[in-house]
Amino acid sequence: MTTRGIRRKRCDVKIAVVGAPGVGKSALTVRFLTKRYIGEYDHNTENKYKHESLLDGEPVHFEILDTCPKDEHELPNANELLQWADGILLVYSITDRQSFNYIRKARTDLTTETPVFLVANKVDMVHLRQVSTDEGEILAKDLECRFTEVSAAEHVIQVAEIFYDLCKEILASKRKSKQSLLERMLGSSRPYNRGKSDSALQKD
Ligand SMILES: Nc1nc2c(ncn2[C@@H]2O[C@H](COP(=O)(O)OP(=O)(O)OP(=O)(O)O)[C@@H](O)[C@H]2O)c(=O)[nH]1
Repeated sequence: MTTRGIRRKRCDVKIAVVGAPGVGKSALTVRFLTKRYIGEYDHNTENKYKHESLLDGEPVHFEILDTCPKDEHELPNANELLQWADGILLVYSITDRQSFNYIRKARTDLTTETPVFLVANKVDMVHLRQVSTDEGEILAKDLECRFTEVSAAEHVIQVAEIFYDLCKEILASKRKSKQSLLERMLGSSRPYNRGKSDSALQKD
């Protein structure tokens, strides 16, 4: 049987982009959405974008929340964020030690089952580096998440891959929770079949 003519169900994926001011959250988001790099963005508003894409031939509807802390002391509201987001992109800049510390502080509240991807941006400015690759890798290990260094200014494919990889992880995690819910429901319906062995149930 072929799948031609069968309409595939669209997957919805919500991603929140989190990080200190000026690390390139908007630049990364806009790079993914438009493949373009625009030097300056509105720093005063939180933006939510909607985007349709195909991932391994499957239609995906992205909602991306580009968060906007007013300064490096304003940490994200973890409860609100985790209620809304299916996955979180944690961004710091390799040229800004404070932005790395911001992620270390923010992650305490964001440690959950929610898939996370740690991104070190502005790798094109390696001459101004304040955070080493090793430090990023250690933090990612601690967070049990994927990690990459990237430049929103120079990389197109690598930036898209970050969003797609996080999306894949989100979809896998959603399938896993659906599966365990199903198993729990089937498990709880077992008493109604009392008296029949498993093999007898399979034959029915
Ligand atoms: N060299 C370089 N500059 C970048 C890169 N990404 C962003 N920038 C610049 O860094 C500045 C801040 O980028 P934004 O994308 O506005 O950062 P943001 O995290 O959204 O900032 P807020 O909205 O204030 O939270 C801008 O001047 C960008 O042009 C990058 O990869 N390389």
